[in-house]
Amino acid sequence: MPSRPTSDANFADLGRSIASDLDRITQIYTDLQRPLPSYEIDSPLDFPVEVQQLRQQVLDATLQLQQLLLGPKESLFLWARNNLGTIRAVSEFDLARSFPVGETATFAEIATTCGLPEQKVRRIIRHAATEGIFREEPQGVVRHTAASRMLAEDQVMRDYIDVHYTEMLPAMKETPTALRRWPNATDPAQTGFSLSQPPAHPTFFQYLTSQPDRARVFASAMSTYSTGPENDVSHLRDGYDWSSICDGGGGSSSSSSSSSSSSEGVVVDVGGSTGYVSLALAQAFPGLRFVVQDTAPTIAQAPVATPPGEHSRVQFMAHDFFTDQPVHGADVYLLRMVLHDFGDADCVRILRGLVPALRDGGRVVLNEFCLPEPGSVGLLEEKQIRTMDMNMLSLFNSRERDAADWQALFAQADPRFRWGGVTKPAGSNLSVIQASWWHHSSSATAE
Ligand SMILES: C[S@@+](CC[C@H](N)C(=O)[O-])C[C@H]1O[C@@H](n2cnc3c(N)ncnc32)[C@H](O)[C@@H]1O
Repeated sequence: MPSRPTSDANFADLGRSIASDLDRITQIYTDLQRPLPSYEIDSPLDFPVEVQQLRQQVLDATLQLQQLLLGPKESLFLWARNNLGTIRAVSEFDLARSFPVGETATFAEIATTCGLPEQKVRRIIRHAATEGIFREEPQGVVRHTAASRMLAEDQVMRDYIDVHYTEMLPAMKETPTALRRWPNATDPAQTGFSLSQPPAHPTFFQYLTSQPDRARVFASAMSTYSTGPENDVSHLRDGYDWSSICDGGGGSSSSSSSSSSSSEGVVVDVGGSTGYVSLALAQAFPGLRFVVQDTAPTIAQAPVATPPGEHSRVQFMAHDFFTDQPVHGADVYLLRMVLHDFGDADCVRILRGLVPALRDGGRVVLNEFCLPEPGSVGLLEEKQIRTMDMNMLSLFNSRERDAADWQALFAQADPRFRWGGVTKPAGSNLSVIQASWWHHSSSATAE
């Protein structure tokens, strides 16, 4: 079980549990003949699934140990202290790509490449190195680490940092002002984000629609939520019975506006961004076909090539989900991390937009956070979910929801929805939330 801060948490217990879990992790790496994580540029970027639970326990315990050892004053300093200028400067001046991975550079060489004075480059890089981004060895010679290599080679990670600084942080900074001005607001135009942007873009999605370059960066940043260990799309792949809708398992799968083969299950990925979730699911389930829907600017960023294989079973369609769903009779309407961006009234509108397209037994599957009871999950997991909840407040005036909230949304949208419950795949931060729709409520019992 994940450990949590308790009033009797003490150094000795935390230290013992960390040491014993680390021994077990090391043994697993040895058995798998995999190198242990390090700062080196060839350090593995992911973690074997076998260590996930133990890793989570150690992270929780070290977080508690750090809080206890810092004490309240330094913990608060650490929360408030500003390291952000440094990572932003590394990103803005593209320092990670200022010299090749595997080679070294002097501060003067980096300064020439990035156009900043040497003395400022030195200060930025030496501060970044305290977070494991770059290493100076020997003095005056800069080398890459696993983290600086990732910044150099991973465009998605650079986009994630870009969104963080360009949209999310300014929105978070203005959130207290928005709360003071509109304390009871649920309107997405009365947020920290609205105050942080020119008045032409009162809501986040209006802003993205009018700025295709930012829509691209946001879609790319969102794709990190399909690759991190806790949000990996594999949890959705393995955590829902997709085979039940392959090869006719889900009943009729005809679609009024798409060319479905009758034996293929059809999944409509509503608000599916550039389709990375559908592409991953298509790869795993050859018997499924996907229609990815999103706003026109986002769909314009989707992969254009349609090579054989999974791509040929993934179709893209611009569709505003506040209007009636054009693909009728699909087996599953999937909404992954979509409804948490919207307040209850808008969620109800989005779910009602599906109803005219739903056939008897048609399913709506959400892949969303489901708020835990405080203290019922690991500290790090709870921190991540509640951080996301605060992001939802500052960007959209929306919120993360618990199981009862999700159930209530379906009931409010249409009484013919039958609640299918919430499951949380092991190791996943996101839950699978299900409902089916039945024209006559009596048929629902026959499902
Ligand atoms: C938080 S992202 C989730 C993306 C994707 N489902 C995922 O799991 O990463 C929400 C998506 O909803 C899309 N969206 C917002 N408003 C929309 C609308 N009115 N109609 C269709 N899509 C919309 C956004 O463009 C964005 O791609």
